Amino acid sequence: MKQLKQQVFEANMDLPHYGLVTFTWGNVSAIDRERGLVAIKPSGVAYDVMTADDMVVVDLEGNVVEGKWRPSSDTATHLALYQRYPSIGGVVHTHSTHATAWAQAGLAIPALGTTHADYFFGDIPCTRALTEEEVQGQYELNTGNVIIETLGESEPLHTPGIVVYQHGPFAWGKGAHDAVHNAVVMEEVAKMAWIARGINPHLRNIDNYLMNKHFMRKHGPNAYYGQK
Ligand SMILES: O=C(CO)[C@@H](O)[C@H](O)COP(=O)(O)O
Repeated sequence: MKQLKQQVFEANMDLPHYGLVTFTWGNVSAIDRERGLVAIKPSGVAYDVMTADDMVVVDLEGNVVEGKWRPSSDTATHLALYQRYPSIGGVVHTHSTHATAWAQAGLAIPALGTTHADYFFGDIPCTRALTEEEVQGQYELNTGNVIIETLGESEPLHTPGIVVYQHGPFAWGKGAHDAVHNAVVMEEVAKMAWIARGINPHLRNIDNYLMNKHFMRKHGPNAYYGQK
């Protein structure tokens, strides 16, 4: 697990490096599916004092198997995604400003251009609001469940991100670094969409043929093709 903890540590350090977090906000994890273990950021530890050894290792039920700190408060959300989608190898959550603004507005981040289409097939969806019962209950697990409810049966790596209504963005990928890369792009396209819609409120989404061209150029000819 030493190598995975190092990867997760480096990915967590990319969050402040790319301006996706303030203070101790956000978290990155990655899974070792052979061992059934996940390495995740420790809860409430400042990035500027964090080390690879501070990463916490949990099993798929969330039990700490290695580490001196509490695992991220969002651990149950990460675990729900790993358990539901075998193609996901890394998960990241941030409060990056523009993606969080779309989450607070309760709107999907629209696919308006090729920057978006290179990474996300179609709009980046926004979840419904959690119910009072879901919030008062197992909040982080229910956050994962509402993400899964929104994504449904689609391949999560085709649209590797979502905004949780009134909360913020979650992104994922084949591993921790891929997940953070997608989170950085999500923040960029959230900003672009906000500005573009401000310039032209009547802006339509990118044409499907252009989205497919760019998406398949990155993901290969067998990638999902069709209407979204
Ligand atoms: O979403 C939230 C709080 O709203 C969390 O993601 C915090 O931003 C980080 O919590 P830890 O990972 O440090 O427990």
